[in-house]
Amino acid sequence: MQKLTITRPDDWHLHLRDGAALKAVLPHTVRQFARAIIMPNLKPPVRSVTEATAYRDRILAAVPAGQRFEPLMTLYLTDNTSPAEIMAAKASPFVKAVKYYPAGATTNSDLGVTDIRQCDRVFEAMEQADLPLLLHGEVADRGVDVFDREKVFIDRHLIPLQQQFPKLRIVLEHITTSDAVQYVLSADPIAATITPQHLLFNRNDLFQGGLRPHFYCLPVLKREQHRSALLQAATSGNPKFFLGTDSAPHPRNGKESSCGCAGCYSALHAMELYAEAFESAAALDKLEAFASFYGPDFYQLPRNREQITLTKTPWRVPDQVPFPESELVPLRAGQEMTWHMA
Ligand SMILES: NC(=O)N[C@@H](CC(=O)O)C(=O)O
Ligand SMILES: [Zn+2]
Ligand SMILES: [Zn+2]
Repeated sequence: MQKLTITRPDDWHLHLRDGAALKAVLPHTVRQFARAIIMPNLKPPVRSVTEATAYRDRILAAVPAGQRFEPLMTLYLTDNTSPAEIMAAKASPFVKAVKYYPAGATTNSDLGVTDIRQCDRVFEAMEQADLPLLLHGEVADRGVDVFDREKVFIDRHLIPLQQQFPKLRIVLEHITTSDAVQYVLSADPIAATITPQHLLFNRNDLFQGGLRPHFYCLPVLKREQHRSALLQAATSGNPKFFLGTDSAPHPRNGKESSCGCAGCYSALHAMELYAEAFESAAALDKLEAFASFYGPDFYQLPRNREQITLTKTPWRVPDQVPFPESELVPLRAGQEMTWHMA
């Protein structure tokens, strides 16, 4: 196949940051995607409907002239989130979900939840309101091996959560293991997003000839058997698995450091990366539903009507793209890609 025309996709997990960083990265997402679920882990985080509405306005103000993009907002769950805020979120036309970060698990998660069992009233309100819960599904427990943190989260927190709130709609974000695939397949109502890096790379890529900070994100890349389980899930045509890039911009000096930040930048070429992954599984025919149908279906939103076209045109990923006071190194910088989005 040389050319692929599909319904314009959406990104169901995206970090846009704020201010000058937002202005630098947003055009990349707008080029490819019609809508995105916007992560709330700003400094300080987006904790209320008022803050989410103001952040949405800043995003819309940064959309390049003449282009269209719809940010779908989320609230950052803390120990102090109230059921009243959940009701306000449900009443808002802009807020589509609530994001749970275990305190200390990832970038800007210090104000995340310290004990999930303290959130019962909020989860009850979300279940009633049918407002989805998005999970960074890792325990932050330093005693748990970093490669096991997703599986331990499922066993320790997710299974009890689903038993207690059986109607709460959940998205297990950026899944990285066959354990997560198995769990999502076995339970309801739960779906999962999958990033391009977890479909294309395994943990060997983190150490290929030296330490490769631009492959470092959380949850960290896993063994090949897990990558191949994710690719199988993404290309299976099961609507429980859909696109979420987790594109997470950090300046070069934040990544190339003695304590490098977690996050891969893929907004520049997300669809090209996914196309390559799907082609490797001989499943390009499954890309459209993964990228453009199952996400809106889960969020109970209409599917997009416009189309995009990808062609087989080799091109080289730039070594870096502009970013305030530094630069941004995209995933696979300097390497050749096979697919190109016009
Ligand atoms: N994925 C990452 O490695 N980083 C994300 C946070 C997150 O999604 O966990 C970020 O905000 O930088
Ligand atoms: Zn995360
Ligand atoms: Zn993320």
